[in-house]
Amino acid sequence: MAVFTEVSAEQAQALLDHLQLGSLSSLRGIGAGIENTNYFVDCTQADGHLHRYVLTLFERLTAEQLPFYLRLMQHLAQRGVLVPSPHADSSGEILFEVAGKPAAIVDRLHGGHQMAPDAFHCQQVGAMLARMHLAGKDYPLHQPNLRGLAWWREVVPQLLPFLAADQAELLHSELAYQEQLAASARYGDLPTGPIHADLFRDNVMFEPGEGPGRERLTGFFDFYFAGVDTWLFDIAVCLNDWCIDLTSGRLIEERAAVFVSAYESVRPLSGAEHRLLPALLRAAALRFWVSRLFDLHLPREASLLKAHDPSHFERVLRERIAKPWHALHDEALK
Ligand SMILES: Nc1ncnc2c1ncn2[C@@H]1O[C@H](COP(=O)(O)OP(=O)(O)OP(=O)(O)O)[C@@H](O)[C@H]1O
Ligand SMILES: N[C@@H](CCO)C(=O)O
Repeated sequence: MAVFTEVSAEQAQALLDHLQLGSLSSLRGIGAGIENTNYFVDCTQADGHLHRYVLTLFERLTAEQLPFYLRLMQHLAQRGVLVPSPHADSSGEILFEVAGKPAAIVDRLHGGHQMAPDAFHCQQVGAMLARMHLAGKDYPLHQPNLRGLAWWREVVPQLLPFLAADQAELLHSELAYQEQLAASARYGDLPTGPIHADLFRDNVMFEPGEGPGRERLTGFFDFYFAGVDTWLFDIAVCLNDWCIDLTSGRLIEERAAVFVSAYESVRPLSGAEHRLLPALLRAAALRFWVSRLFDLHLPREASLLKAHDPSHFERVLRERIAKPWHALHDEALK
């Protein structure tokens, strides 16, 4: 179970008192998650209603790094994007200390993950992603995507010795391709802003809606890989997780088209974005192939991570290279 740091009822109540969130009625450690300690916290407030929160103790990120993520969630929630908002004390502080760890309390989203999404799920995620990008435009804090090109450049040479010759060749050549892409004028034209950068199916919640098969999106969470990067990279990360055949890594084009057109119903893609989508789908596959290889072969000291299977993203990358996918027909790209 992923409770790395025990929190007592007294410690939880002390934070609730400080935030005037009411009296603790239940505190339960959350088993899922491999980065942080999370607890479900239910409280009864003066109005007699039960309110549900998530208390997170940050095991890896420091108090210096956390404001970028927590203020981003607050900024987006204030603009109507469905993300859990961190609770502030009377002086506006949102980062606290519990059991010696940096900690925050955020709203608990309703519902659960949808690990077998259909077009309707993708449509909702696509539209909310575009709203999130637009809402982040005036976010004042800045941090680069810490799992972007600079990081791949640093770790790829360390990974090569662990790989078979054909894998090493692919990793090496794809990094060279992405270096060239990042230096191109067209890439420089891509719009950028704060992105989630890890919006996989297990970082989104849905709750049952009206009628069968009509689950409603309740929010995005786990912003702890967020950073400033191209909006197109965020779209590509999503397409590579929400719109694929999980066995082969093949893109399910109909579902991907629904995702992109829902996104475009809120923010139409520029010409440069349309043209570079296939290249960014490769970048997004490379990103998770590299991070999974890194977690498998070079685990950090005192790391809490359990490595996911890297070969999945190797397959996805090979697929995206072999079958570039555009959301538009070739004619429209000319
Ligand atoms: N705001 C929230 N609302 C509802 N449930 C949440 C919320 N935050 C976390 N959870 C639940 O806690 C579980 C673990 O959270 P999360 O995935 O953020 O763990 P983590 O260890 O921080 O990160 P990782 O995904 O890298 O393992 C989630 O799967 C989800 O069920
Ligand atoms: N989404 C990542 C895990 C880190 O959040 C992966 O599947 O490799």
